[in-house]
Amino acid sequence: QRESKLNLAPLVPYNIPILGHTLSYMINCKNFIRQCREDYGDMFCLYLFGRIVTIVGKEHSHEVLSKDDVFDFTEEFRRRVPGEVMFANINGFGDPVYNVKIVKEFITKKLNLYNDRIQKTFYSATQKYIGGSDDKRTIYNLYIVMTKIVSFPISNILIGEEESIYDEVITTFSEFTTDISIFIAIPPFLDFIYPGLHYYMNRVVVRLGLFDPAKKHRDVLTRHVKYQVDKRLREKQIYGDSWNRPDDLLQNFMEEPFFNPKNIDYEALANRLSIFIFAAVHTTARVMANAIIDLASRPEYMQGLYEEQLEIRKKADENGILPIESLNEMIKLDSFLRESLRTIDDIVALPHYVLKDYTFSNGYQVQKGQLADLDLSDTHDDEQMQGENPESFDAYRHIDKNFPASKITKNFVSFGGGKHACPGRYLAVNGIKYFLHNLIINYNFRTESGKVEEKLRYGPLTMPSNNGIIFEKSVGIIFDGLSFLSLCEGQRQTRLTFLFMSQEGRSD
Ligand code: HEM
Repeated sequence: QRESKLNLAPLVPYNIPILGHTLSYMINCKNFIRQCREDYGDMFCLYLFGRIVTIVGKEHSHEVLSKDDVFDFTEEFRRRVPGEVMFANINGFGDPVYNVKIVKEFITKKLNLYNDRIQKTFYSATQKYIGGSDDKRTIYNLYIVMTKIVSFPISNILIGEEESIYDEVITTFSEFTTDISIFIAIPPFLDFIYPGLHYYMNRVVVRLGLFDPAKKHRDVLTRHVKYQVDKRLREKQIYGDSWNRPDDLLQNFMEEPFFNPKNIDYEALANRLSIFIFAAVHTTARVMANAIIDLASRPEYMQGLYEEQLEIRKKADENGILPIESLNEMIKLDSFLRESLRTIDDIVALPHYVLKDYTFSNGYQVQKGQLADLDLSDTHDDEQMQGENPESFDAYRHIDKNFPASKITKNFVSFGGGKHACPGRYLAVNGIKYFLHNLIINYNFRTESGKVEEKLRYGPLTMPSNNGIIFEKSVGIIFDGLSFLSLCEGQRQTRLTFLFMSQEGRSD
């Protein structure tokens, strides 16, 4: 009744009762949304999975992103994923304001400090999963491999240098998000029977112990967190002021007011780390895989990028580490990455829960409890916003525009926008640029099909193609690679010796 009094955006007519627009949205999203936009303009309502959803286009997306007292992205996410049941001892996914503070204070501000660790870990993971010598390797599910590779630097920064060398830790980091995302991946079909039933069932299965995809990862993390926390407390006591404080998120947590050394909840600490694994791994791995496939599909950009990276390589120190400032000189690569992010081809994304009734500047209204979803394609495929041929991939589109890949602008919403724009984007962009830098210098890569590989579409969202990408070690660079390789090997030996010495009696 209240809905009828509100001036909602026009509801697109539908023919199928109950299902509404759900089938068109899931099967033919791109054309369907484009047609709705042509017919109804920047804002319209769809009936999806038993619920009215307001689809908001480019003219008003910034209202959704900036008015966080009305539109809440994390609230919608929390409703879909039963975090408060899986991570009960930290109240679900924690306080969103605190989470952002953690990323800004303990990660983004310390990127300088983490600079060499990010490069070394990306490099050794690339050697491991893409190839170390002159072998040729065809990788079919690049996204999965990227989740492994990115888990090296991310686990290093989150749980620390010592624990991040364990295979089971890397497996947990790389698989955690995919396993939990089952709650998002399965569309809320139950809501056709009764609105809210999907939400309820997701919680019941976890509460009854029938299904908890976080459990095995929680166990692994808790074990490693416990070992590390106890070791650090012990060593701090022994060495006092001369104790070499490790720098990572776990250590930062151990210095937060909630940490009580006399009553340590190891599992809660592991759960706190999980929140950031969830935010960081899948997102970054997807972008890495897309960037590789975009480049492998368009060999015409390879030479220009290669020459730029080779020039930058000269700035590396004797250990093969680039100064953080060199990232600013990767101008072509940065533009390429921004273009890869822009063309990711998610049509509708970033669903925001409506916290209270609101009237948009165009006069249309949304009601508390509804959903506002962003039509990203309206922004990313718009000629006025993107320049000529917005639907085609132009790697150097962003050069000279002074908008680096991490910069949020009205025409670029890959990292969201407003107050809640992704706080981890600097880590992600820096890491991906270092990763691509090494890849471009050390490998020739191309699509197995010899064609442009299109993304896989799942309703409104995409994932990188599963088709083969061929990697071959490139000649001439091996020398550079070897010096870096010997560095990494040296590091590994040192760490293994250290671990051997310090972990006597450790059962795992
Ligand atoms: C290329 C990789 C990444 C992409 C594409 C990405 C994208 C996004 C997007 C679209 C949002 C929602 C923004 C909004 O509501 O306006 C977001 C939020 C967030 N991201 Fe990222 N992200 C990436 C990497 C990371 C990393 C590496 C971290 C952590 C180290 C991280 C931590 C977060 C957090 C904590 C939020 C919640 C912000 C808030 O609620 O205020 N992200 N991210």
